[in-house]
Amino acid sequence: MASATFLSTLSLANKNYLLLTPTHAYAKGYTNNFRVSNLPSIVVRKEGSVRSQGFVAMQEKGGSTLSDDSRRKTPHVLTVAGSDSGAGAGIQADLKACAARRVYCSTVITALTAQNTVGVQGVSNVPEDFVAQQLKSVLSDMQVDVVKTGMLPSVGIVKTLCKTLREFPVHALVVDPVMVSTSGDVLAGPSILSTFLEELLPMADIITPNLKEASALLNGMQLETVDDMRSAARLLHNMGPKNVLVKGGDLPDSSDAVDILYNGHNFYELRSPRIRTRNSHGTGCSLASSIAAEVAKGYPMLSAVKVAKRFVETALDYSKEIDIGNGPQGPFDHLLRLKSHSQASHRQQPFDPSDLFLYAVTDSRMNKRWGRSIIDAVKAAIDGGATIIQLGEKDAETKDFMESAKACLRICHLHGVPLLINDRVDVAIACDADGVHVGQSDMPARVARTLLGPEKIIGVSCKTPEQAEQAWVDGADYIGCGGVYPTNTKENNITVGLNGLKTVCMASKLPVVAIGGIGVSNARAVMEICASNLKGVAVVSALFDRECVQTETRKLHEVLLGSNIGST
Ligand SMILES: Nc1ncnc2c1ncn2[C@@H]1O[C@H](COP(=O)(O)OP(=O)(O)O)[C@@H](O)[C@H]1O
Ligand SMILES: Cc1ncc(COP(=O)(O)O)c(N)n1
Ligand SMILES: [Mg+2]
Repeated sequence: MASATFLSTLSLANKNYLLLTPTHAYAKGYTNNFRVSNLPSIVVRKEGSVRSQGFVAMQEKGGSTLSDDSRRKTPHVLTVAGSDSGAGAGIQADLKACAARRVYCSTVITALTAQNTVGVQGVSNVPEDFVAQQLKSVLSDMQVDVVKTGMLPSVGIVKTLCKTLREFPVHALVVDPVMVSTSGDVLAGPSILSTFLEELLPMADIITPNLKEASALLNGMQLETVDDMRSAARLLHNMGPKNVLVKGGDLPDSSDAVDILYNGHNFYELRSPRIRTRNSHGTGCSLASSIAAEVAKGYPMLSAVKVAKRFVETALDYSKEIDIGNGPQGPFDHLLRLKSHSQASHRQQPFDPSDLFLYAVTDSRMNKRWGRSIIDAVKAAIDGGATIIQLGEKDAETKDFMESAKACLRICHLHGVPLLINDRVDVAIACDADGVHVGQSDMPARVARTLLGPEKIIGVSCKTPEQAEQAWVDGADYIGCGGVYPTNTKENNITVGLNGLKTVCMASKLPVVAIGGIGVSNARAVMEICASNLKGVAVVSALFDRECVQTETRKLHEVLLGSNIGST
């Protein structure tokens, strides 16, 4: 949109950097050829004054950059669109799509709509000068990479936008020429058409009309086939945008969802299976925001469109059973999270440290040796009084492990017993287990927490006060401390003994479960160290390397009940 103005050059570590303002740095073309680093602390003299903020250093790709990855600029999309009270389309869809695509999204609201799954009941435009004020607030300060537009309900608002964009150029402009909602309600009348055509379209890097919008922009041209879509894309491209994506979500009699992308040289026919769903309100907004998000990350347009289309398709497929509203078109779930909560038979309870009381850890080799399935082992442990289960199926094939984990989860939840997975965070996520237990050489607890979210249970094996402190800092819920006694389960495992256990308990801010060589004969001795945060014992062989798991569990349960564990 504007050519870059180099303010100065800088040499550091024998590399030359060009210094320019962020707006200029992101002006078209430059980010393709250069790697960009934010250098907020660099001081540049310009026209006698000292400027110390907001400069961007660029270095040719291939060379090393000044800053590491953690200092790369956060990709940022600004959406200029209308609010949908039903939150399926408009600003709300844009925010969710960008969040799902992991890009920051700011919002300039052009209109408020009273809208639900039935249709649009009311529209109130935001005054033009207040749209201008919002645009300036964001664009003057927040280093926007890509502007994406949706509902632009008046000529004045379109003109204001174009004027502000000339003042604050951004890397790319994605225009979704929203005119009529799928419910048939007018969101931007025909009066805006000429301003769209004359001012906005020529500034756009891509426009994304659906069939009705493409037809409206082309004077009512009939669009009924993929060939018609190609012709429309070519004609629209003549109006100035760099790329045109004609969306075929509403193409009659098509078993596929076909979109046509044209960049002035090549046509790309993008096809995906048509998802049979009522929940497709907001697909257009979400597609355009996702394209903007990918472009903001630095991807070329063709990849951005492909990824965005795949994202919409995945979200539609995932959201088929969502049941919100009584109208013909429902919203979908961008973050792919609603189903597991609304359809889960079991609602996760907050972690209760007293669940660590009798902690049964299964072992695939022992189960094999005794000829029992993992499911039978878990059932027997629960019947004997186990209060939490960890599946430690180290040698299992992933597919088998997942199947058994799901079956065990059903049994555990029937009895209100949490089920944790040893080490395999992927399996825990895939079968929606209650949490994971990780060792010092497994995935760090902090990473597991990021992947699992705030409500899942995370336990960490610790031998020292330092490890216990780290587990706390990393967001774990409990620690497992041991081996207290020598054990056959783990080779070359250093034992900490009762003294080591006590030291770790004293230091730990988290509840502790003791592990390693514990059974009916020595459980009492463990409990008698009398640390208030020692909540129970974790047991492998003493339960599972025995003929009758239920009997052994019951015996241990009695010993534990007779002790004062966790009662202080
Ligand atoms: N049922 C569906 N299954 C898969 N993809 C779809 C479906 N409906 C729409 N899409 C895709 O969603 C995007 C938005 O298309 P469309 O619904 O035509 O736009 P709009 O929401 O603006 O009317 C396009 O990529 C389209 O191919
Ligand atoms: C505020 C607002 N913006 C855009 C749309 C278009 O969305 P769709 O075409 O999916 O109905 C909408 N319904 N409401
Ligand atoms: Mg639609």
